[in-house]
Amino acid sequence: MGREQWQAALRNPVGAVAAGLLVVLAILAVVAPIVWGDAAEETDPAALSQGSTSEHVLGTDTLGRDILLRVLVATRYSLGLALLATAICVVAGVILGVLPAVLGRRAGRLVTAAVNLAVAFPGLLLALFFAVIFGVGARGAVLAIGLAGAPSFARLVQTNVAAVAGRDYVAAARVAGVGRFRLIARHLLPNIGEPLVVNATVMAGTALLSFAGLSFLGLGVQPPAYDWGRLLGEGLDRIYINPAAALAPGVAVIVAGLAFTLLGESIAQVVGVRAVRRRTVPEPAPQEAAVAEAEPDAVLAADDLRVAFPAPGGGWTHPVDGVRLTVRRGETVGIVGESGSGKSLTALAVAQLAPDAAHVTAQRLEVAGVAPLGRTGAEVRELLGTKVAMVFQDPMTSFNPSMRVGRQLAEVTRVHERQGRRAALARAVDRLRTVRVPAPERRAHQYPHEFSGGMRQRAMIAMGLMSTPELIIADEPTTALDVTVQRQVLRLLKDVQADTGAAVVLISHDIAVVAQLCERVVVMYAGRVVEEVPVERLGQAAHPYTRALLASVPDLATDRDRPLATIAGRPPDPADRPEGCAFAPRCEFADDACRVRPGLAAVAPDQRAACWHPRSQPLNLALDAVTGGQA
Ligand SMILES: Nc1ncnc2c1ncn2[C@@H]1O[C@H](COP(=O)(O)OP(=O)(O)OP(=O)(O)O)[C@@H](O)[C@H]1O
Repeated sequence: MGREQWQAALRNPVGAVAAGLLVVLAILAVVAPIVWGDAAEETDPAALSQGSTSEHVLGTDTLGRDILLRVLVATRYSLGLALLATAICVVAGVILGVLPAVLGRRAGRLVTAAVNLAVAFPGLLLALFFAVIFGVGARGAVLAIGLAGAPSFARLVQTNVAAVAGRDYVAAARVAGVGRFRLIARHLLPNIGEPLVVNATVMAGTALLSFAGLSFLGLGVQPPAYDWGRLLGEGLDRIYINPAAALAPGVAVIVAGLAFTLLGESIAQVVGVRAVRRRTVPEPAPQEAAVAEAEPDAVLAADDLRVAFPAPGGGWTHPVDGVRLTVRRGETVGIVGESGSGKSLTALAVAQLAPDAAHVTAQRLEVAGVAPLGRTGAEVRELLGTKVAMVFQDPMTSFNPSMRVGRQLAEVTRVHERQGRRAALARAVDRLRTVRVPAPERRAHQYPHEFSGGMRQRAMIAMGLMSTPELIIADEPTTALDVTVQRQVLRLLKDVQADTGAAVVLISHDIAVVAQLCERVVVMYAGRVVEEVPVERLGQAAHPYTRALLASVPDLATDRDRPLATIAGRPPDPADRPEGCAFAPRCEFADDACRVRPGLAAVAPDQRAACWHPRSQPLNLALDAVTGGQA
């Protein structure tokens, strides 16, 4: 939580009153035992079990001790024990909550199931259960209350970790080879801190009430020590003689419990408001029967790459369905296709970042000389961490918002090259300079939200350059940017590619963008590659789908009074693809032959298309209009 949010929470009248009360209680907890500690222990045989008098405002107990002083002195013990129990609850909850992210899938599920089971038990029942196990006394009660609250806290952590784990910056850290524990400590926990702070505050109030309950039942603090719960129990025996003896500790418990809970609620409101504000700103047949020979200079070689997900009604769907893709060293390849054609999943599968539920298979997958399939996550991170760099679509979510940009960049070399903090930061500044971020020294110390969109995207590219990547995968890197910044970023990618010799895979739904940067275009439709074509041969595209994509790009000569060309129909759902050619239902040339699925076949040197009726007539296409005259 930032300073602004604390200030906003305290501006709220309820939050201000709660915070004021907590300050008073904290002062009492420190001062009361020092000032009145001895006086509260003094017995007065002449004033046993008295009601209110001028000497003893709230009366005395059975040994003649002043009740008001005892209630004031008990503040330290009551609050201390409640906070200790809260700390145990938070620590145990966080550990249980992040375990599923640290352990493998099966062990993680077991922990989740155990936590869910424990959450189903009422908290007080669990506390009593633990109190019996740990024994009667303050220590047992602290452990009992702390552990009884842990399951619900763990569930909160699990839910929040799961939400954050899907963000691009976590994927970026994973692809950079950041280990699980560092990932949790640096990227996951800091970003779920807000709900945890709110719940810990509310939990402190609950712990205070539970503690008073256990002490009242005789299971908590034992004599001669005393807390509010114990005083309440003693006072209740004489409630008809001196009601104040029971009411005073009762009021203290309620006031302190309310103060914690209301402060937590006020913080929750402020956090909620900010969250709203943030949102308003802006087994099929193989494609190729035989595995082709790997090209010796290939930095990426995928054959029959498939990504499957369990289908809702049983079975599997294959959004990526037998992709064959080769990218040579230093080459720039564009992957295009409509939304849902499987471009991003192909890239994620290559970088070993496919979602957990995905099942990735391939007859061959080699990335920078490494065959990642079948290896453990740690091995893949070790082997590929510095060789593959990812640039994601949304530069806002590609960075961890709670870490300075320079530190995030530096993390790559600190993890992989065991570089010292200073040297890593110096390299981060150097890379920011390389990608033309102005004033890189100052910028390195800023947070991602202080960067503009284009600058964030350049910083993302700089992150990829912290080591020497052999393959840079850029997934829609310019979609969220305006046209001018888009050009700058594309030009930068091109320069970086020329300087480092890295191969670049650029994913886009916009064939014009791909044509600006790439040497070769791979066109995907319904999870498969339907055409591979050098960019200078786009005018001789053979597949009707590629030709339709090209025809839908407007140029300066496009008649503005006529509707823009579109491709009729919709791509098929991965769970319901037609037999044979998936494009046939939208294709004007389809006939009976298209009931059988075509494989990729050469139509010209370096050009292959998966079509029974490849077109040979040159398109009436001013390539400059498509390429924008090359960036
Ligand atoms: N986690 C998932 N679970 C189930 N199906 C998924 C999952 N992620 C993606 N898919 C399926 O994979 C298909 C292809 O997704 P992918 O993100 O690769 O498409 P894309 O071509 O990159 O499109 P876009 O340009 O919209 O990102 C989606 O239409 C969806 O049906």
